[in-house]
Amino acid sequence: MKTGPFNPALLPESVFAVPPLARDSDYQIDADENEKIIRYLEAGGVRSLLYGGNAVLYHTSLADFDNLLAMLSDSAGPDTTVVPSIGPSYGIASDQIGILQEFDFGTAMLLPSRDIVDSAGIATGIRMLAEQYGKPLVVYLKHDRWLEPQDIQSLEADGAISWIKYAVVRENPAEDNYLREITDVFPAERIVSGIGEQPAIVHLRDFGITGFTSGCVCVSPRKSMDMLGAIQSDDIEMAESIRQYFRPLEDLRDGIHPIRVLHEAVRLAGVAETGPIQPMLSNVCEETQAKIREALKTMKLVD
Ligand SMILES: N[C@@H](CC=O)C(=O)O
Repeated sequence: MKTGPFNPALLPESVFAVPPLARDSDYQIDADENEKIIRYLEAGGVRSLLYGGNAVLYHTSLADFDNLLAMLSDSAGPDTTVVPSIGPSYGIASDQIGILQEFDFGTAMLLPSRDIVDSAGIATGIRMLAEQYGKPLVVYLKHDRWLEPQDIQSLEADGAISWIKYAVVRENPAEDNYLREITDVFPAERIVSGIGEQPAIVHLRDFGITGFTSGCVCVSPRKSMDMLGAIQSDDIEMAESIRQYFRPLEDLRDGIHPIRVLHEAVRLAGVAETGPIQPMLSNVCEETQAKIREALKTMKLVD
């Protein structure tokens, strides 16, 4: 794993993969299977990994968190940046920082929670957690106006933000006043589009933000990396054709459940045995498995 302070200059260099977390039949983190996912991503050119929502870290125990950090530190290649996630509750995040300090990750992302929070309170939480960690944190904006632009501005002035994962879903991603206001107060070079391939062209081209995170990259890393390169070189026709390539799987994720479908898709694509998913989620049923297999067939990932 790449260690030392997180370098934002790396953000445009790789799609930020957001992988599922493989577990064995006893629900323990399966180091061998997770390593297969990491090797597969690295073989496709990916050099940035973000363990968060798709790994269901919302519900992880502190013991699991420790095991996860050890597994990631051991498994990721020397040029691969890994960002683990903490939270979503303030108290859990604070306890997790105690564990994080035993490892050499450059930053960590605070998972968002919509309940029992307000913008000024979230800002205080991020500021205090970053201070406790001694490093700026990744801010995950998943809900509209979760953190007001003036709070983002003041956190940036305090050096509390490493980068922003912007993941507010819009019917039309081109119409997004919140994102526009954020780019007015925070450097676009440190805002990453956080909803996969589908809105990435609009986010990068029209809002000038940098790179994108993706779950689908875990089944087809080379294609996703090619899409990033195509957007960066302004080959929008190529980027659009790759965006369409990912649609069969992404449409299933949107229609059923993004995390559960990805967890199964990585298994069905033959990347790794992902095993049982972390409770409070459940593995998909056989009917959904058949639909995922069909999508992977359309994407030429299985016969
Ligand atoms: N939510 C997106 C990007 C990751 O955060 C996905 O899973 O594709």
